[in-house]
Amino acid sequence: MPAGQSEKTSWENEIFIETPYIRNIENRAMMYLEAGFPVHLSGPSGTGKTSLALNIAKNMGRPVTLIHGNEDFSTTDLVGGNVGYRRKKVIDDYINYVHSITESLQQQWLDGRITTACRNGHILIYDEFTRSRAEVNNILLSILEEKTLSLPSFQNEGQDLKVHPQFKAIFTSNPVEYAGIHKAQVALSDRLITLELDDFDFDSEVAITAAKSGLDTEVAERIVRVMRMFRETCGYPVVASVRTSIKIARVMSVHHLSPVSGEQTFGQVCIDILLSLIPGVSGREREKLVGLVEGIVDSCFQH
Ligand SMILES: Nc1ncnc2c1ncn2[C@@H]1O[C@H](COP(=O)(O)OP(=O)(O)OP(=O)(O)O)[C@@H](O)[C@H]1O
Repeated sequence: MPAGQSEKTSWENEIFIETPYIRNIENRAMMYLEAGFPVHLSGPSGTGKTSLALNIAKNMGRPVTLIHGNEDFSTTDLVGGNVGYRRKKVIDDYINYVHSITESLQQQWLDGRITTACRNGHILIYDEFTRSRAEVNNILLSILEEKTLSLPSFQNEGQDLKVHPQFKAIFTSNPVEYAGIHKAQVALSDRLITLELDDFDFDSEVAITAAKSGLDTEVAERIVRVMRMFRETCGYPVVASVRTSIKIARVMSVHHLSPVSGEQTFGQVCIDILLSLIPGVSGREREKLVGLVEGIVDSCFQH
């Protein structure tokens, strides 16, 4: 790698599609971040929250610290902690007939990811932050309001760490009805500007599906129609998002499947991927859903 050029992380090379719908949310988020407020992108799975957060950070040109919320996180995981002791040995031979050795043990501190971000002015992306327990996330309150982070006294001699002026934070979260999601504490929500994301509009979904699979826009459009019709008519509260359309499109693209009605493998791929959204369905009910998908595929791929 040439000197001075840093290696890009995989997400920096990801294609990011900007349609009027996406640009609108992105511009609002950047407006709030630039004014010094943390932004919270909230919405169902697959509505593009993480991709958007990463792209905003890329646009802002600052290093990124990415954390994925986790039930098992402790404050130490986020802030840092003591990772053991360092032995320090001082040998004093200054006067040749006096040989003195002083040994001491010093606690060794390792910054957690939030501390690193605060210290160095990174953009913190705390993805799915409500998967972490509320008491763990309490550490964020003083960071966001007073711009200070309290570290254990042996690390900073009793002083709070002043948050770097370029530090910014973007949070994402799924609806509280999802398994493993905690309700965000009011004090934290109160410090964030929340933008509610819903399913993409049709044009954005088609553009993303085409870009992520390499298929033509026309084929991507049909796949998105299949996914949407299934979502609307299956009778189950499925979380069918652009992620579902991308899966179908990628399988088609990789295996050069023909997007025409009666193409059996393609029909089977749609059945497998769409019915995966409703686990545990069997017997008659499953047959009914298989028939539904076949009908939808036929109607969307007639030509
Ligand atoms: N603007 C975009 N450009 C290109 N791809 C996108 C864009 N937005 C979303 N995607 C793709 O759509 C899929 C879902 O997006 P993403 O993971 O960002 O959603 P999410 O809302 O964070 O989902 P979850 O809540 O499940 O984590 C991913 O494959 C992502 O790469």
